[in-house]
Amino acid sequence: MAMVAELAGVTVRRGNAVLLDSVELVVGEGERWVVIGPNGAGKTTLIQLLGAQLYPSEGVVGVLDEVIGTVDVFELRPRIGLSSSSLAERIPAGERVRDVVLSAGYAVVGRWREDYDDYDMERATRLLASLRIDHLAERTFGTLSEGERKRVQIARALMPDPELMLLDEPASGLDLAGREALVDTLSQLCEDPASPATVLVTHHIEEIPRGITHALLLDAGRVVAAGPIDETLTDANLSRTFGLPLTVEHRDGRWGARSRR
Ligand SMILES: Nc1ncnc2c1ncn2[C@@H]1O[C@H](COP(=O)(O)OP(=O)(O)OP(=O)(O)O)[C@@H](O)[C@H]1O
Repeated sequence: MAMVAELAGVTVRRGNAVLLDSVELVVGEGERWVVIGPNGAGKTTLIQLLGAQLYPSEGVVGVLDEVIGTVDVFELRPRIGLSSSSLAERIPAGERVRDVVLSAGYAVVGRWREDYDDYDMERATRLLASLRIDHLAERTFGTLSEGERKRVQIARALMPDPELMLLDEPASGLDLAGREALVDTLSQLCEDPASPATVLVTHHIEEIPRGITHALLLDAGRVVAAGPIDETLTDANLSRTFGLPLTVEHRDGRWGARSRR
């Protein structure tokens, strides 16, 4: 199977802090990974490495047949779809939703002087429709609800027809109905064989969409367990990851966990 991303012996340090410690990961074509771990585990740092936004202190990060550090990241980034709160914070409040999505083709935030052709326009319209937000195309980003913003970010991540999609906590901050609606949408994406390889980060296993094939459990920068989700998301592994006894449930394609105390 072709490799989409690989981390080999990757450590990230900031001062005395070790954000990621000797991490190994191989994401193959067609795989959909979820990265789970408590606050501060290093999940966002991992996504930043895969998104060519950060260099490792040690080890090798390979993404789409390129090695980070030896490649022009401005050529690589448009091949990667990224949705994260730090990217969303950089979107100007006055930017029209259609332009938020269109500008992803250039991996820039904020429309400036790029030329968009009919194909780009049609693709943006199609993506907004598939995420059920086509009625918001002319609204400004700053006027949207949290759930609507999350959908715009996913449409933006898909715009460049990426070979790798990275979703950092796509359902955070949503109410129950908003979360369930978004998990349904993400499930459709993950179950679609035409979708790119995906790495999705969450704290909550209830937010894992159907169609996720693999899981990486992280704690304090270290990999607790990684592999096919059915073998990896076990009571023992999740309990080690979060440091308390947990029982994992898997029903109708969705996951849940509760404390055994
Ligand atoms: N520049 C820095 N200097 C020191 N520590 C840092 C720096 N940046 C991040 N950290 C620490 O690295 C750890 C990992 O951060 P990261 O954002 O990757 O975790 P996370 O798993 O995404 O957390 P959360 O679930 O809370 O978003 C955290 O403890 C954070 O405080």
